[in-house]
Amino acid sequence: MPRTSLITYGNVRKSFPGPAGAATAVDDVSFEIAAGEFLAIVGGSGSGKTTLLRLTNRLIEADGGTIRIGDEDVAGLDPVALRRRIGNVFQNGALFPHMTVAANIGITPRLLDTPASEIAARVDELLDLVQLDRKAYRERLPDELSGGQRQRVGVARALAARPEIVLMDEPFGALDPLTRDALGTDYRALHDQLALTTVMITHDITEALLLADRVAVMRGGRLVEVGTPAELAASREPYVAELMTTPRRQAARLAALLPESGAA
Ligand SMILES: Nc1ncnc2c1ncn2[C@@H]1O[C@H](COP(=O)(O)OP(=O)(O)OP(=O)(O)O)[C@@H](O)[C@H]1O
Repeated sequence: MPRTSLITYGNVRKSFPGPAGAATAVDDVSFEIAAGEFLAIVGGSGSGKTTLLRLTNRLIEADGGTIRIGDEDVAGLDPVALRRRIGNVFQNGALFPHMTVAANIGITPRLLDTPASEIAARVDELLDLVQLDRKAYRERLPDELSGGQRQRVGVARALAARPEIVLMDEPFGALDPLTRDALGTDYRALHDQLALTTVMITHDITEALLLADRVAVMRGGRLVEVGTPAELAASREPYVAELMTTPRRQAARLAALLPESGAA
């Protein structure tokens, strides 16, 4: 890969205590994410996707291995420094319900002691970026927004401190298909425009293939494969081949159902 690596996972391991002893959630995972890359993580429920993200921003600590951002080990970074470098987008926006849109978006700059006038200007800039009308939305509360609008605010909040990395955990999972598609496409454009490095968990392999530069496939805590959509399509790994069955079948059926433009 020509680009430099920004996030490097080296033999990362994490177990949680369980009723039958320690259960391994992330099992010896090693791979690199390049600066500017959009990486999707897919895998079944309980395959370790969220645990890997939470290890990356140090919401939890690894039992073994290293995670580096640039040439720094995250274990040696303080949480404030990490918060500057990494923005997080959660399912349903995870907005604070009693706080306005502006207060939600400004929360990280406020924690970083940014002056109030600067925060207000930044909030407006971010509302423009995620295509929400400043005047109409700044003072609304989260329950006065649609799911898609809430998620746009969630993206704006994640970008508020100008992070270089954005971690997204099923960001568009709870949205209807049209809104989901629009938000995914808009976010991908933002990723490119701001030269972000994005790691997005999704259960939807089709979404992963359409949005990401590369897709990491996890199963039982292990990284089964990581590659471009074309590389995954050519994979002989049985689980990856199985995952690719649905998008392949859908693509074939759609191609048969929809006449090519101009052919009708
Ligand atoms: N705090 C915790 N305490 C105990 N076990 C945990 C904890 N967090 C995760 N686990 C376990 O670790 C494993 C991996 O969980 P994780 O949430 O990373 O999976 P996931 O792939 O993100 O799943 P999903 O797609 O359902 O969100 C699961 O078996 C889960 O039960």
